[in-house]
Amino acid sequence: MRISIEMTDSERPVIAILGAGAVGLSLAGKLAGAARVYVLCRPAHADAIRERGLLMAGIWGDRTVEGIACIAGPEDLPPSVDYIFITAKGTGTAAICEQFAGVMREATVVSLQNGIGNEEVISRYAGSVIGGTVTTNFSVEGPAQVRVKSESGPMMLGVWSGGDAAAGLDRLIGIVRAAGIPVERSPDIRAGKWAKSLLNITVNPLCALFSVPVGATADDRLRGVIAHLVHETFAVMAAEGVRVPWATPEAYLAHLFGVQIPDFAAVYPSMYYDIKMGRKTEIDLLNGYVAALGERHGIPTPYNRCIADLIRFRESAGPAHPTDEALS
Ligand SMILES: NC(=O)C1=CN([C@@H]2O[C@H](COP(=O)(O)OP(=O)(O)OC[C@H]3O[C@@H](n4cnc5c(N)ncnc54)[C@H](OP(=O)(O)O)[C@@H]3O)[C@@H](O)[C@H]2O)C=CC1
Ligand SMILES: CC(C)(CO)C(=O)C(=O)O
Repeated sequence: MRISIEMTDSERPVIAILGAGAVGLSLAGKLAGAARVYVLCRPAHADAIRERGLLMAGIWGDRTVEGIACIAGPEDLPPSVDYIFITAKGTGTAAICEQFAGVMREATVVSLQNGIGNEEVISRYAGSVIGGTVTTNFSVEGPAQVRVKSESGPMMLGVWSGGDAAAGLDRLIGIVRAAGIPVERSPDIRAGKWAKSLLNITVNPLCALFSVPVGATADDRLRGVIAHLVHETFAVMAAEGVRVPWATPEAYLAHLFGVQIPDFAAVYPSMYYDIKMGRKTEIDLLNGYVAALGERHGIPTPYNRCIADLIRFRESAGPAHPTDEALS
């Protein structure tokens, strides 16, 4: 299917997506059906989009999307932007906010990033902030080529901060839904970010360390480790006053092993790709964040601290060895 977007339609909302990787490009491909989309792209993706459009495959539809505008900085944006999505890794949030500070002051900024702490950074720059989570697996297959492989729930969006966020949220949910993305309003997005993080705290580092897909983490030898990670995180969440939808660690573990791990069994999480490519991971916003908060509250978090240290060591070893068959 080939989709052409009419870019002169001035009625369409204007959306900027900052960070064109697995999530950002997939989001751009869908939102282009309901909005004028500008994407902050590295040159390889920008060149391919200009040459032949964005190639999308998988559960969000197989299509070539034309009409996405690639930008290199805030100077390439139109004078008025309705929403800014940040889809860079959490390691790049502060730098993107600095780069786009002038535009963000007047805008409603949405984070779809994993981990804890991004919205806190963004709210220092943005007029209004909407927090978000996306429990879907995306990967980059080549220049401007993405695949959406599996999903375990709708996108969740909720008011984070700023006077205009509530009104902006209702409109944004309408736009995202019109684009064909499953989305719900979160009544408590702070808790929502923690709820999503439970999945990333458990499966992401193990898959990254051992170069295995998500399904492998259900192995009996890893279940005990995962249970400790979850128990520690629940203790820290309780100290922070965060209430996730599962009342106990056991209730979440039943959901993790009964629903989420089966839903993502065959795919690799984002941290696996970070290690594979030799990029810094988001461990400091996940297990590292839990360990740091545990220390502040006097709660022991040895499993989260250990996993964070292992990932930091793995990061320092550089990209995966080229002869590693699982990564080739
Ligand atoms: N992949 C997935 O399945 C999911 C990911 N997430 C979360 O979504 C967020 C994005 O993840 P994902 O899409 O996988 O990450 P990617 O690394 O695939 O994409 C991020 C992109 O942003 C680019 N970028 C960062 N800073 C800049 C900048 N200043 N200027 C231009 N480009 C920039 C990066 O380029 P470069 O690498 O060259 O810096 C990269 O291409 C993360 O928080 C992740 O945890 C959430 C759910 C699922
Ligand atoms: C939901 C999941 C595991 C999807 O890949 C994810 O959030 C990630 O990869 O970081």
